[in-house]
Amino acid sequence: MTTEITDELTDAELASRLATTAGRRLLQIRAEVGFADPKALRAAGDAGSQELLAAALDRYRPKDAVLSEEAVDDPARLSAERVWIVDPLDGTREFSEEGRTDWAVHVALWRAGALVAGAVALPGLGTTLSTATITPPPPAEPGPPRLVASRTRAPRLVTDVAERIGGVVVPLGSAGAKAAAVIRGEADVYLHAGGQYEWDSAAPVAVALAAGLHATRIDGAPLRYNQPDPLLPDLVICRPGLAEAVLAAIRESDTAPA
Ligand SMILES: Nc1ncnc2c1ncn2[C@@H]1O[C@H](COP(=O)(O)O)[C@@H](OP(=O)(O)O)[C@H]1O
Ligand SMILES: [Mg+2]
Repeated sequence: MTTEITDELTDAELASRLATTAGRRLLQIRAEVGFADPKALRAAGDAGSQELLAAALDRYRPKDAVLSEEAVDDPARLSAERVWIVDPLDGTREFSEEGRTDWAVHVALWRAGALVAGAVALPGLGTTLSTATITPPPPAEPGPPRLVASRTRAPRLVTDVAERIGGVVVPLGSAGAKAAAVIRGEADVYLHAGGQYEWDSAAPVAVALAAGLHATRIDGAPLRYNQPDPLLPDLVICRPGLAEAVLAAIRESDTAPA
C-alpha cells in the first residue's frame, strides 16, 4: 500500500494517507517511549500525531480550516467552506496499554454541511478504512446482535438496549475502532451516549455512511458537524436492517438521556 503524500491526491486519498502515516508515527512512538509511564506515552502520542497532521494539512491544504482535539479551536472554521475534523489519537487510554489494538487516527473532511471524505487508521491492526475504498460489511452472522460499547464509559443505555433487542455487549476502546468493528462485520451496533466530541465520530461516521451503514444521533436525527460547540454526545452506528429496532429500543429505554 503506497502512502506517499503528493499534491495531486483527492481529499479522500489524502485523508487515508494522512491517517495511515500518523498511525505509523504512533507505532514508532509506542516503541520508543514504551509502556512504563502510560501518561507520558499518551502525551507523546497525542503531540506527535497532532504535529504530523497539522504540518501536512498546512502543507497540502493550506486554505482549509482544521478542527482537532489537540489544537486550540479557531472560530474561523465556522465561516469556512472546508474543515478537516481530526482526532490524532482516539482511544488514547488503549494506546498506552501494551498489546491493545483498539486505538485509531481519525481524519475527516467536512464541506458545506456534510462529511465528504474520511479515514480511520487502525495502526495496531495494520489497516486503514477509507471512504474512497470501503465496501459494505459481509452479511450478519447468525446469533444475537453484538453491540460494541466503551470499555470505560459505557452508559446504562447500552445494556438496556442490548437486553431489549436480545443482543450482547462487547466492550472495546476507541470510537474509531468500534465503528470499524461494525463496518468490518465483527460487530453489529455501536451505541454511545453521555459525551463525545465531533472529532471522536466524524471520520468513523464518514466511513460508516460510505459503507452503507446507518449513522445518526440516538434520537434518529442526523449527526451535524462543524457546529459552534463541538460537543456531539451520542450516536448509533449499525447495520441498516437493525436501525429501526435499535432506535425503538432507545426510545423505550428509561435510561436514554433527555
Ligand atoms: N462521556 C464522555 N465524555 C467525553 N468524551 C468521551 C466520553 N465517552 C467517550 N469519550 C471519548 O470518545 C472516545 C472513545 O471513547 P471510548 O473508548 O470510551 O468509547 C475517546 O476519545 P479519546 O481517546 O480521543 O480521548 C473518549 O475520550
Ligand atoms: Mg477521540
